[in-house]
Amino acid sequence: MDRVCVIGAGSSGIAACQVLGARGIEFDCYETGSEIGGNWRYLNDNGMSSAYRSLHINTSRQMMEFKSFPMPSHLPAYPSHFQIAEYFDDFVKHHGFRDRIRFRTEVTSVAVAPGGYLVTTRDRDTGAETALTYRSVIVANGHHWSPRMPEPAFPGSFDGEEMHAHFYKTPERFAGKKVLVLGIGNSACDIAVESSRVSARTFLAMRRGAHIMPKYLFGMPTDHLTTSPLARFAPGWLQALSLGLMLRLARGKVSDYGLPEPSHGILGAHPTVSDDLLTRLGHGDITVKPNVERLDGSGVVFADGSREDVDVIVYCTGYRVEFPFLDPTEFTAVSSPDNEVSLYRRVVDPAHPGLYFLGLIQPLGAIMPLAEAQAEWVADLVSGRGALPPVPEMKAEITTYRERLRRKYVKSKRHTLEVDFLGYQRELLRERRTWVRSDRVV
Ligand SMILES: NC(=O)C1=CN([C@@H]2O[C@H](COP(=O)(O)OP(=O)(O)OC[C@H]3O[C@@H](n4cnc5c(N)ncnc54)[C@H](OP(=O)(O)O)[C@@H]3O)[C@@H](O)[C@H]2O)C=CC1
Repeated sequence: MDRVCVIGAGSSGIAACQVLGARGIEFDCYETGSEIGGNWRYLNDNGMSSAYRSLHINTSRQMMEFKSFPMPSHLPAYPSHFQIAEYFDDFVKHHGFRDRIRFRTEVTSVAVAPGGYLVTTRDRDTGAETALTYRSVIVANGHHWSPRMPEPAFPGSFDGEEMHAHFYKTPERFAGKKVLVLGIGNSACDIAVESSRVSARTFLAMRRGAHIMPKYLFGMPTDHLTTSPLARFAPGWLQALSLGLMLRLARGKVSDYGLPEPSHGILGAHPTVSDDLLTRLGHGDITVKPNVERLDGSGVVFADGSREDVDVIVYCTGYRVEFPFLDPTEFTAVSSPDNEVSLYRRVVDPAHPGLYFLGLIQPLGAIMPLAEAQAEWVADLVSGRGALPPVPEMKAEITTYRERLRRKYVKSKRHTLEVDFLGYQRELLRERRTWVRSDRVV
């Protein structure tokens, strides 16, 4: 069987390596940095980690662990990035494939070539370039590393410091300053909370409200409730209703804390998870504002006409889906500036079979076990156990998925990759079973 190329040794890349290795499929994995872990490697020298010093995952340990190597039970319910990176190191050690990862090797181009894809790499230390053809390429370079600034940019000019959340590491730089944090996603909440402990003032501005999920509900990690056997098979509307009721009982309305009430349903947006935000709001240490209307020299004017002096603006405005090694005119399925991707089962571009995108999804839960499930699906295809349906069928599936997204989620560039954590795993498994039944096993 042909050797497979894996791009990236973050959580999805190592999931791919493990599955390929277990199936006896040879592979080369290229990683720009000196270590595995991707986003979860704090200060990763590949320059692509958005982790800050205090980052803890916001899904529980049981939700994020790889099936093939459960997280040790001595770890807390919500491990830190240090613990997660160590777990990934142990995962690779346990499965014994570290020697097949080429560290400090950047993939600079993947181009269509006879027999597959020509993958060009550059050794970061020597600058030496190598080009090899692979029939199958697994792209696992992550989608939370290329900062997206407000689009269009706010009018006016600002005299202070502007930064994107990607570059935020620790709060000391905010000491004694007036800080404006923009957005109401997970980065914004964590950074506003940290800033509020040291800054002179912290403003949190947003263009819409959000349902803030606590990490714990009734003494257990919230996602243990949302993936409980009862929730597993309940229809979406019942899940939303029961979660909404539980939140209302446990902590009231978000407007009780000064946040705008969201106009969308509780499962209509990627979840913002924070236990600390509501307390900091209750302490009066964070001031809530509507969106920025314009920058105004030493300050900012907000949509309600109010103006505040500000020293630093932190744009927690999300990330671009980007593949610097793919020519956007050839690989149009993943080159939309609005993060729209057109992939069969969120993995395959119908125009480029043999090229697989892993972890290019956003679940209400963690990516790792889903990347593992995707890797099994891909390994079936690579080994000939499975086969892709005809192109029109793949395109129809993509259209159906995008229509479902449009119906379910608030229109936003952050909701183009959403998948249902349990439903998506079932979907992949179902298709793998049909492959076995239809006797495609070789
Ligand atoms: N502890 C953890 O595990 C953490 C996980 N993460 C994850 O990382 C990913 C990225 O999160 P995050 O960095 O928060 O980014 P997100 O894309 O999730 O959120 C971006 C936020 O910025 C807002 N926004 C975007 N453009 C504008 C604009 N022009 N004006 C005003 N507001 C704007 C969005 O609003 P709108 O909804 O209207 O588009 C949204 O509130 C997510 O998957 C998140 O869950 C992040 C931090 C911590």
